[in-house]
Amino acid sequence: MSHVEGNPEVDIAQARKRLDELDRQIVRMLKERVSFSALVQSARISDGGCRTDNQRENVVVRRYHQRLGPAGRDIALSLLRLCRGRDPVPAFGCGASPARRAFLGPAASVSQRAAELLAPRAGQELVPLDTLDDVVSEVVDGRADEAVLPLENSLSGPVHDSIRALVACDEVCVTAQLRLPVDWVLAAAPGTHLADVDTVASHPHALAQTRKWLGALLPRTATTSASSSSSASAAGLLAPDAAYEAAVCTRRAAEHYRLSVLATPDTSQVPVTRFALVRPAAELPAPSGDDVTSLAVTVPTRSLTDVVECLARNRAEVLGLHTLPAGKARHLLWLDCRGHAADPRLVRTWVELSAPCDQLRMIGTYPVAGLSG
Ligand SMILES: C=C(O[C@@H]1C=C(C(=O)O)C=C[C@H]1O)C(=O)O
Repeated sequence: MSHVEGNPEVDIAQARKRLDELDRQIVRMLKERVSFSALVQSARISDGGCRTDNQRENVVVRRYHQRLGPAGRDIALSLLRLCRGRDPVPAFGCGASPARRAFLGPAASVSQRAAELLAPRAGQELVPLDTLDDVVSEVVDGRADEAVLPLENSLSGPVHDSIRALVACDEVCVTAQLRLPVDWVLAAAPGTHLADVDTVASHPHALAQTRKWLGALLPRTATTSASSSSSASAAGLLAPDAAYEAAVCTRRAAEHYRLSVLATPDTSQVPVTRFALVRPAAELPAPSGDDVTSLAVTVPTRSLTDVVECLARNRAEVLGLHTLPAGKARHLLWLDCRGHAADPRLVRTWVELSAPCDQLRMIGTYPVAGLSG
């Protein structure tokens, strides 16, 4: 029996709709609180202090207790626990837990090269996975202690799947970057000639980076993004029912899968892919002296100007910016700003960005220089 007068079913349904919306807002605010709390904690740790501050925690607990009573106290204690970060990651590399670094496979992929170059620790196993979501989940679920993800390419732009996977998941952060030139070739099963090629397969980014060259080389040939990565397309050439005769893959993949190289692009415009090393978000790395911080925000289209003004007002040095669609009249912005996440200027920018933006996430803070392949 409902106690609501009038049309009880409609009223209850509407109230529940509002409750669901409020829950979404609370979770959104909690996530933002986790990010800001992490900032203060990491600033204190890099100053030689400790993660927690009991006096300050008492202020927070008292505030909730005064307004909400004993349940408020419990909420504040849970909140502080949430903001202290996830439980310590198991000690990878010791005892039964092997140190593992996940990347987008299969073997001989561009990501494998990146995973090898981003200084793996001695004994760390490199683990090829099928999708970028799988690569991130491997760290979130504690099966790997690190992951390597392509973020953007100098010719084909941002890798949306990586960016969305990182934005969706609070449990990981970027701690290092690598810029890797990619040496594409056109490969085919031994015995195949250029004239036999009707369809070329690869990852959409590889096809975009080589489109002009392929268009000039094989003007009447179709392309297909048949698989999750360029090296998966290369491996697929050996299947008896392959729906394409050639693939764009790295020279290493062609050698690994014993394919013939039919052609190589000229080297005047070598594409360079920027990779991120991802770890559990337990702790921000200490400042290196010249860092970049990646932020992701969602913003209504009408407030984009406010974001630009906020960045200019705070003299934020924007090193990179990508916009991705985020639903009707909304954008997801990925911003790379010079400075460590705990730099006062960056903290101020970030606080002010919370006016025009409604979801803020600090994706990582890491040295600008990075490594290069
Ligand atoms: C964020 C801080 O660091 C820790 C986290 C707190 C919080 O999430 O509110 C409060 C006190 C500290 O234990 C801080 O000192 O303000």
